[in-house]
Amino acid sequence: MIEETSAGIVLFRKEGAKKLFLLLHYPSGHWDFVKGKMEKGETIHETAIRETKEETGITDVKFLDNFEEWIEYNFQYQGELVQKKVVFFLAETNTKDVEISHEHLDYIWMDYNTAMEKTTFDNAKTVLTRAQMLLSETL
Ligand SMILES: Nc1ncnc2c1ncn2[C@@H]1O[C@H](COP(=O)(O)OP(=O)(O)OP(=O)(O)OP(=O)(O)OC[C@H]2O[C@@H](n3cnc4c(N)ncnc43)[C@H](O)[C@@H]2O)[C@@H](O)[C@H]1O
Repeated sequence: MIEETSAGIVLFRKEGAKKLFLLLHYPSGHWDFVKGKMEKGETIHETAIRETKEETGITDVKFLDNFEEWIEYNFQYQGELVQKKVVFFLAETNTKDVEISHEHLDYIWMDYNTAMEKTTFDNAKTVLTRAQMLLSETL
C-alpha cells in the first residue's frame, strides 16, 4: 500500500461581478482543481504554489485565510492500492491565460454553478461549496 499526500488550490479570479474558478481536465478523465504530490522538504503551501506554477504557469496567487480543506480517497496505481490525502487552499489570481502542462488535457474558468456541474467528484464539490461560502462572507 502506498500513502501519498498532495496539495492544491481552489483558484479563482474576478471578472466583473463574477468569480470564476479554475478546473483542469486530468488524463484519467476527471475535472478537478490544480494539485500535485508533495516533494520531500516542502510544506503544503509550497507544494500548492509549485504545482500551480508547473500545471498552469500562474504565479500570482493570493491565499485567503481560514481555508484548508482535506479530502481522502483510494485508487489502484500499477497494481498497488494508493491511500491519498489532498489538502486544498483557496487563492485569488489576476491571471486569465493558463499554460497547461503535459499532465493535463484542458482547462476552463467557470462560475460556481457551472463548476459544480463540471467537477467530477463529490468531495471536490464539497470543497468548492465551502470556498464559495467563504467568498460570499468575505468578498
Ligand atoms: N502512486 C504513484 N506513484 C508514482 N507516480 C504516480 C502515482 N500516482 C500517480 N502517479 C503519476 O504521477 C503523475 C501525477 O503527479 P501529480 O500531478 O503530482 O499528482 P496529482 O495531481 O496529485 O495526482 P494524479 O494526477 O496522479 O492522480 P489523481 O489523484 O488526480 O487521480 C488518481 C485516481 O484517483 C481518482 N480520483 C482523483 N480525484 C479523486 C477524488 N477527489 N475522489 C475520488 N477519486 C479521485 C482518479 O479518477 C484516478 O483514478 C502522473 O504522471 C501519474 O501517472
